[in-house]
Amino acid sequence: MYPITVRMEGKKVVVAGGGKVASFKIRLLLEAKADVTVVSKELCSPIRELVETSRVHWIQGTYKRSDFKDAFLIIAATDDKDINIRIEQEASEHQLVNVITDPERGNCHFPATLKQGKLLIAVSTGGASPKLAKHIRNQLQEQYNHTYEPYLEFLNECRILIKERYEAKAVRHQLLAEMLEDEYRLSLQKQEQFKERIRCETVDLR
Ligand SMILES: C[C@@]1(CC(=O)O)C2=NC(=C\c3[nH]c(c(CCC(=O)O)c3CC(=O)O)Cc3[nH]c(c(CC(=O)O)c3CCC(=O)O)/C=C3\N/C(=C\2)[C@@H](CCC(=O)O)[C@]3(C)CC(=O)O)/[C@H]1CCC(=O)O
Ligand SMILES: NC(=O)c1ccc[n+]([C@@H]2O[C@H](COP(=O)([O-])OP(=O)(O)OC[C@H]3O[C@@H](n4cnc5c(N)ncnc54)[C@H](O)[C@@H]3O)[C@@H](O)[C@H]2O)c1
Repeated sequence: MYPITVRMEGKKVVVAGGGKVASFKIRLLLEAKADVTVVSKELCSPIRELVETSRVHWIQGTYKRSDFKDAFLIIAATDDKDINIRIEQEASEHQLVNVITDPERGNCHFPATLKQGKLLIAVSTGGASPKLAKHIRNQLQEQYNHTYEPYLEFLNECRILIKERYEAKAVRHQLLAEMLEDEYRLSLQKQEQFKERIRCETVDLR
């Protein structure tokens, strides 16, 4: 397994099964602005609500091969292992396929994630213990708390300015490293002073 982050905006995701696990994954996919379709005879109430408010498309019935034709990502999320394996086998080799009933199947897993603005931490155990992945994520949540969302905005803004204004690698690295000191995360005033400094310092063109 190799970790990547994927831009899901507008990407077609087809989920087979409308139960609890499907519901959890769909919620995160909608946050990532994916275009989600569920194929299932019945839906659990959170998914039903998403269908009723037009946030998710619903193909009512048991899955058909043609339902997955144009999907970028397929999630085989029924409670029937054999059906999930068939979905995997019928997918093209160019599609991403997640099989919720067997870690050895499919070509991708969902990690346990923690998001604070632009900061994303993902924990994976390769199917050995999803519960441990969740536990480690919960532990990290205490350290990487809400203060990181505005802090990442500050780091992003300054990094863009530094890339524009400072040519010398050593100076760039020194400034990029300085911003990581905790006092900047914890003080808006320090952040403003730092921004002012990098805006006003003589541009280094060496
Ligand atoms: C991380 C997380 C993300 C997510 O689901 O998006 C996720 N599982 C989570 C929770 C969780 N899942 C299960 C339990 C009950 C305890 C237990 O069984 O251990 C709990 C804990 C709980 O709910 O508290 C049961 C379970 N899970 C899988 C099977 C099939 C099997 O192992 O055979 C069974 C057995 C079913 C049965 O016995 O019938 C399979 C997979 N689950 C994965 C991901 C992938 C591997 C990720 C990895 O190891 O890193 C993989 C391979 C496929 C996939 O789904 O991608 C999410 C945390 C959510 C969060 O963020 O809060
Ligand atoms: N990956 C994970 O994180 C994870 C976590 C817990 C459990 N599981 C496994 O996932 C399975 C599903 O869990 P759940 O809680 O979502 O079950 P669930 O019973 O809530 O949902 C199953 C859904 O699959 C649908 N379905 C069944 N056959 C279908 C078909 N042929 N075509 C389309 N839809 C079909 C059902 O209508 C239902 O909506 C469990 O049996 C368990 O083995 C995985």
